[in-house]
Amino acid sequence: MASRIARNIVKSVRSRAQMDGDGAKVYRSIGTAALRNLDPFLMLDEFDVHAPGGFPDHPHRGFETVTYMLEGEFLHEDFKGHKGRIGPGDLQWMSAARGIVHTEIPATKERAHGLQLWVNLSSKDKLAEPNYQELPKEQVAHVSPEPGVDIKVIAGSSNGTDSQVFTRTPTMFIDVKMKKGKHMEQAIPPNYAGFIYTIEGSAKFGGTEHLSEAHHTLVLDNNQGDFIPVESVSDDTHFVIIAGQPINEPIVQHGPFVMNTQQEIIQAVSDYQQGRNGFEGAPGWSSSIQN
Ligand SMILES: Nc1ccc(F)c(C(=O)c2c[nH]c3ncc(Cl)cc23)c1F
Ligand SMILES: [Fe+3]
Repeated sequence: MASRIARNIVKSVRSRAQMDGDGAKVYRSIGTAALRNLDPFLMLDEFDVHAPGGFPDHPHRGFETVTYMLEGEFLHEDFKGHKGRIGPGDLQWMSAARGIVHTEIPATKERAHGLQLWVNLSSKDKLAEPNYQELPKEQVAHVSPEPGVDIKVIAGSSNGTDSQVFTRTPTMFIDVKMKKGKHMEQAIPPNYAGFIYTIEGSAKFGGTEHLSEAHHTLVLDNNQGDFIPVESVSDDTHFVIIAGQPINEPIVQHGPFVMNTQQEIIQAVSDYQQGRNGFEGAPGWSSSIQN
């Protein structure tokens, strides 16, 4: 059996709160100048928003948005009438692909707190039909390797438990809560790039036992290692580990449009404005949900 090598941490970045959308506070992990595109990931936001704020009518093309609610509830509605609610622990894996226009807003006056990850799509998938995988909390796989270690398997596998989510761009995504002084390990496929984002508490990660605290991102060494060891340092430690197979294609991004060439971006903006090639119905559409 090949020897197991712990992944090390090569970079640590603290996110500062910033405003985005309509009055929404976000801690941006991936997607800032310090952490531009960790292929295949384009953005990770920890959002914290109260009505009437939110993310009103906006488009997406060329990638997937993964919305995982930690506290509170969101309502969402798209330009083809697909609508619903995302409550605590629920997951929406939306493959926007050729085009989605939607609204994402808090459902109540209470705080809506969660994560949104943007996963890039390879050129062969960028103009596919949009697709939703929507899992209520009860259908999100979970495993507790020992008391005081609770893992939600949002995508991929962890400690012998598999998510049911299909990932066009191979991705693993786990949400972990640990009591103080507990240990866990997460297998990371050797060719995956990845990172850890800490939501609350502190823990030591990797072969070099790198300490992370709330709103910190730790980038994994890409070159070697097939697992991440973790030791929690505080009670109520809460973090996510996200890793995926790099796509290794050019990235040209214009806000919510992510393609491979400037010409494809010009085409995306034109299609959105003209209502063509997947954006049929977009011109003049506005969401009916309000908060
Ligand atoms: N400025 C800008 C431009 C384009 C966008 F798509 C968005 C946007 O919708 C979001 C960006 N972070 C998010 N976190 C959570 C949720 Cl539910 C949505 C977003 C945005 F804010
Ligand atoms: Fe969106």
